[in-house]
Amino acid sequence: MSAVPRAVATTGTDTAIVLLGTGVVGGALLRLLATPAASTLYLVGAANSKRQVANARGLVPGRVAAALAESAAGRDDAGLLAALDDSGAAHRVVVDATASADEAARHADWLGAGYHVVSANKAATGETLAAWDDLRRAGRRGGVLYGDAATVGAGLPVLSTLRRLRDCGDRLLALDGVFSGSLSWLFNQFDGSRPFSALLREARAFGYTEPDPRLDLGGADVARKLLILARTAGHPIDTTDVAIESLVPAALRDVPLEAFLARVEEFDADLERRRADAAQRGRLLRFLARLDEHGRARVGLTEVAPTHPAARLAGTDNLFALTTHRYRAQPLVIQGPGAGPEVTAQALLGDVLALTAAQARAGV
Ligand SMILES: NC(=O)C1=CN([C@@H]2O[C@H](COP(=O)(O)OP(=O)(O)OC[C@H]3O[C@@H](n4cnc5c(N)ncnc54)[C@H](OP(=O)(O)O)[C@@H]3O)[C@@H](O)[C@H]2O)C=CC1
Ligand SMILES: N[C@@H](CC=O)C(=O)O
Repeated sequence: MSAVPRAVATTGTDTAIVLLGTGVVGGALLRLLATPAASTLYLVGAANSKRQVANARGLVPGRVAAALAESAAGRDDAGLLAALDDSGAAHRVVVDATASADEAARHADWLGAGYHVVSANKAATGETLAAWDDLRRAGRRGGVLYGDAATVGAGLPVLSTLRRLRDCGDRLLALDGVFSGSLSWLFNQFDGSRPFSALLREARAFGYTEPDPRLDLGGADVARKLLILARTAGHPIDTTDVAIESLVPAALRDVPLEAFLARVEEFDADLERRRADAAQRGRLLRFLARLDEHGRARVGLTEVAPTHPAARLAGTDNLFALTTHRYRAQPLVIQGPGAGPEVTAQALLGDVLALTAAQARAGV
């Protein structure tokens, strides 16, 4: 792997990053790292599930895929963290663009050891409340920051808005909307002209679904986002507080991913019946999330009227309606694409740049 022409070790003011995951989102981030917007960042390590490359003097983002394909180095996070340490950069950042629960479980350790973490992976902040609390404590202990913009709405300014409202003393009363880009796209297309399974294959090819689409179709991905939003707003709710409707047929829930992908036609009969029944009543199917004023949380498939805001979405649009103490007559609404490589990668880059700027302002 070649080094970039300039060394990081001598500047002391730059930001070194390692990238975990070079798939849909990680691949798009590699493309962004080659643009002028990322000129202050140095990529010193990258990994997929099986291989990694590292060079404390910097890697050329455009050559990472080829270098990984040729690399003999197996996976070992310690080697990547060593490249961050050896870089001499002022800010050391681990970017997690995997969906790995194992990597997510390490976020708190990295924070505690003084590495910033920027994540598209929701398995750290969107699972147990205990893990959420650990992350907060570890960040304080390490004096570092956690970038999570990509975990909800693929970078739409939802978490930042909630934090701003909370800083101003406002209080979230209820939360409603469509929090999944893939499910939004699927139900925006699903009009009976094509089977659900054909649409699902297409959504996967576009890179909208999770690596295992059962996370989307089973409601877990939406539930994670709801938990992240609620906790960010100051509601300490746990996984058991969310009622989840899964769309995955029982027979497909525990089979290996390849077997699942070969049998997605098993979604068709039930979903087509639900769609046709709803259509007879003049209604549409949408996968909605709701946290009400009593802290009750639910995610699931719901029939809505054509005038419902969720019925008027397009593409991968997400919709977040925030009812707060000061926005209670009418909710504050944030809407826009909620999945896709480029917007998500931009959210990761934005977090890395923002944490670097915040540290600089703090004189770190
Ligand atoms: N796609 C989207 O629109 C959005 C995705 N996200 C989140 O981004 C993350 C990545 O999604 P996406 O890019 O679509 O998924 P992909 O399946 O395309 O990519 C996942 C990548 O992670 C790698 N990987 C898996 N385990 C490890 C590991 N232990 N160490 C290093 N790399 C690993 C995979 O390696 P290998 O190639 O070897 O399998 C692959 O390169 C997910 O958490 C998802 O929720 C968030 C917002 C939007
Ligand atoms: N699979 C997710 C991707 C973004 O988080 C979704 O469909 O929203």
